[in-house]
Amino acid sequence: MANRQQPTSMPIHKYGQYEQVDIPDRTWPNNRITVAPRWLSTDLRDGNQSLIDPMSPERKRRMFDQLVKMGYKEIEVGFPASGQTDFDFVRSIIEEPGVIPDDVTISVLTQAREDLIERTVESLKGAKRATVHLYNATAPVFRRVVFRGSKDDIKQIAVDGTRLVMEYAEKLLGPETEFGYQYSPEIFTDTELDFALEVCEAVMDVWQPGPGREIILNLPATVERSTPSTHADRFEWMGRNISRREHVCISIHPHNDRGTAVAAAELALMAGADRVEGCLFGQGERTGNVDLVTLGMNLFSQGVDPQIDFSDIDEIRRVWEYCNQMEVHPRHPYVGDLVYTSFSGSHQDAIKKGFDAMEASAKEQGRTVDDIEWAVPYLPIDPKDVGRSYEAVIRVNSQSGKGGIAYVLKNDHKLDLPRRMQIEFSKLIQAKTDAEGGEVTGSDIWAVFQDEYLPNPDNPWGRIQVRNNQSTTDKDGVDTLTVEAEVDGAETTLVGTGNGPISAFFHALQGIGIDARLLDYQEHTMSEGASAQAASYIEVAIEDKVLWGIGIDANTTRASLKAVVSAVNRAAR
Ligand SMILES: CC(=O)SCCNC(=O)CCNC(=O)[C@H](O)C(C)(C)COP(=O)(O)OP(=O)(O)OC[C@H]1O[C@@H](n2cnc3c(N)ncnc32)[C@H](O)[C@@H]1OP(=O)(O)O
Ligand SMILES: CC(C)C(=O)C(=O)O
Ligand SMILES: [Mg+2]
Repeated sequence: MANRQQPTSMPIHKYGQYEQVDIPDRTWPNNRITVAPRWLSTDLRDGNQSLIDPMSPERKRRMFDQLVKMGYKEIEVGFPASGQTDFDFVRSIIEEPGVIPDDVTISVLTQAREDLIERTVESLKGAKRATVHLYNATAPVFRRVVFRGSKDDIKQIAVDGTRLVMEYAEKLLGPETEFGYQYSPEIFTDTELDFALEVCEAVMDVWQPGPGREIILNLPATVERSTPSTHADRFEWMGRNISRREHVCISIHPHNDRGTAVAAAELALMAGADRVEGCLFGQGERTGNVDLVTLGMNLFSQGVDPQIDFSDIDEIRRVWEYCNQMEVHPRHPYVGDLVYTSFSGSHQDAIKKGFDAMEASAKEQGRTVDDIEWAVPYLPIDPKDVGRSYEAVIRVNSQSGKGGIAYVLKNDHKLDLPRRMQIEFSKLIQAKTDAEGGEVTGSDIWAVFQDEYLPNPDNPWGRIQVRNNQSTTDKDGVDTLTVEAEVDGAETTLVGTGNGPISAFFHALQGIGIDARLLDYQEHTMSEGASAQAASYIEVAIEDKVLWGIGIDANTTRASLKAVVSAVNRAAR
């Protein structure tokens, strides 16, 4: 097959290929994620440090409370040595009783500098569960450009930093604090694997992880540069080679520079990582941290409990938007305004059929739709599970088809139009979208439908308006129908006979010169109970026209007579 793409003049010579990992016997591709990992939200640190206007204490607190409410048990609450605001925030949540639940660990980040470490540890006084997170860059370009030191110098920064954290924790924190430690070799994904391992081992030699004394080794993709598969290879390699594995929590911290942070996180979990650090809706430096909502919801959509509550996703979004002073993109997975919406006809058709099939299948199994496996085309999850309604699932514009329009009528008005009537009505809506462009709302569709098929009390039109009717059946089963109606503006009594009320009505209409023939008839109830309404749909041939009418009434005979009138009036419109 020919590829007609042409070379560009883009400066590709400036970029090299990312180094692969030599691990031909990799096992991660065969693994599945069957349980949720440990999560850490770094919204209040990595997220916050990337904002044009970092969160005020009040906004930080709103975000903290939201994260707790959602179920996060590890929350990085700031960089207390960065300034008074972050320091005071950490103090405030520790000092105010009941703000940090007993099972939530807060963590704080620091560089490996003594003054910063002291201040950082000091901020944690009195906390029940607290972790200091220390980082230093280990990647070659940082060694050369930022620290201007050898590998040993850089390893020494990590070792000294770890020792200082331990010393200050010993000095400043009381026994009430369950103290933990986390170390990150910055841009792990750009650091030579054997050197990253060497630094982590040196840090562990100081911390001495063992039973009841874990260490978190957080291996960040500070800047995402590789494919998710190479990211996973690096994690499989670290998992195989790290010592004291059972006491090490291997954590991932993907950023999204290539737009593949979610995939990178998932493959790293398959490769054995235990814990994920990220931010809600992918907040964070540059293109952001990995999106914890997408990751959690991806698990949910596979039948794995994320152990985080996303059931009111719009509330989570509102709090997030308030705290970050940013908006979530309308296409953002699981939460954007448009992500459960289809405009295009074939999608709408499949969705409508999917909902109908779900209902039928639930009925067949004697269960409710909520208890059977979700299988609606184009909807990876049931929008209801995150607190969305079905209203936005189908929206109509010039790209839409009959299925979508029929869905709106069924969903909003309980009218289940027969297929050929759907085709007829969709042409009316298409004419409107072609003429006016843009979206046609549910109420626009209903207005067109009412005007076309149902007597519109605000703007009545048509030759016939039925007032009331009576019918009798003789011993041979022949129905005689009497209808009081307004015909062409005059009160008229129509009488006809037939083998049922509809054929009797057709007979009566012949008396005023209307020759109509029944082609199809369908009806359904619109609700349950004594006051239930029925909808009747009638397809008739009148002269050279074939068209549909609809009647809605609590009495099915009246509903069908109204449907005939609807069609007859339309024929003369
Ligand atoms: C990938 C990440 O997201 S890392 C997290 C980054 N987050 C932040 O930086 C937010 C909070 N930081 C801050 O507010 C400030 O950086 C502060 C207050 C902590 C420190 O500010 P300053 O003292 O002015 O220093 P600055 O940030 O410019 O630090 C640069 C110095 O620290 C050194 N340094 C940087 N990172 C580290 C580290 N992890 N460990 C040890 N030293 C480090 C640099 O080499 C440089 O040293 P030099 O001055 O001798 O050249
Ligand atoms: C501090 C570290 C973990 C970080 O945020 C990063 O490397 O992206
Ligand atoms: Mg980061």
